[in-house]
Amino acid sequence: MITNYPIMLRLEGKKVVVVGGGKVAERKVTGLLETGARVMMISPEATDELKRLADEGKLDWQQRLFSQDDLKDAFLIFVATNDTTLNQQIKDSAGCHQLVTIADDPDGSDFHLPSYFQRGRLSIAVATGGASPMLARKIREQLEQQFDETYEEYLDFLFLKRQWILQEVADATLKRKLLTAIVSPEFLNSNNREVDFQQLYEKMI
Ligand SMILES: C[C@@]1(CC(=O)O)c2cc3[nH]c(cc4nc(cc5[nH]c(cc(n2)[C@H]1CCC(=O)O)[C@@](C)(CC(=O)O)[C@@H]5CCC(=O)O)C(CC(=O)O)=C4CCC(=O)O)c(CCC(=O)O)c3CC(=O)O
Ligand SMILES: NC(=O)C1=CN([C@@H]2O[C@H](COP(=O)(O)OP(=O)(O)OC[C@H]3O[C@@H](n4cnc5c(N)ncnc54)[C@H](O)[C@@H]3O)[C@@H](O)[C@H]2O)C=CC1
Repeated sequence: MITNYPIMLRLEGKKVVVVGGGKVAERKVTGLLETGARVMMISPEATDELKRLADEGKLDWQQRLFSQDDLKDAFLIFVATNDTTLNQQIKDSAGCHQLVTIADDPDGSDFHLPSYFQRGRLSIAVATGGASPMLARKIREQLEQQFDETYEEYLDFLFLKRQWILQEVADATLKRKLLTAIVSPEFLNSNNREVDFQQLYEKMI
């Protein structure tokens, strides 16, 4: 079986086009806005939430039918109209270097979206390859319970300590031991990670 390739994209400042203004478009636009992408949505109609985002200036809503020129300079293209034939035509008119996803044709898309959540620097995504978006959502909800808000601060701690260790600890074995030790329930649940780390470090050197 040929597999998909997971990737974390940086979209800040990039042009992303969403065609359609229904529930599906709303879900995609909401996620996209958090990335800092320049989101242009083309649709004669829009949900209340999408209208609000456009009114607030967060979303460039072109209130009209799709036209070929809309795809110019788009890095990603989300096709989410309720017209299956049109959806395919839009896909066909995109350049071969443009990544297109079609809401009603997983197999004809260049990519699809996983169910996803973030705890600071930790990102967790679940995909079922179109087998069951509902299952992806269910698993995501379970993981949200398991990886609760504690992880947000914990990831910041891990990030800073890892930088410090890489810079300050020359000995490869000690480096490895420290990096291993901070990834543990003790540090996750600690009330004072800095103090605990200092003690651990002094014991190890
Ligand atoms: C292929 C893919 C393309 C893409 O959109 O990227 C796709 C396609 C389709 N979804 C459909 C239906 C539903 N989609 C959801 C929900 C989500 N769908 C998402 C992704 C994907 N959906 C991609 C595959 C992801 C994967 O498999 O891993 C999520 C994970 C991410 C997101 O959209 O942001 C988000 C959950 C976010 C979250 O809550 O975490 C729900 C449930 C709900 O709304 O609660 C339902 C109704 C229940 C059901 O049908 O299961 C239909 C049928 C339409 C019809 O009835 O005609 C199609 C079309 C088809 O399959 O042909
Ligand atoms: N990928 C996913 O997660 C899901 C995909 N779907 C599929 O996604 C598609 C969209 O679903 P919904 O948002 O619920 O539909 P919807 O009917 O709520 O919205 C469709 C939107 O397309 C716009 N539109 C129609 N013709 C257009 C044109 N020529 N140019 C620009 N915009 C145009 C309409 O104004 C409307 O805003 C459907 O094909 C549906 O089968 C449905 C549920 C989930």
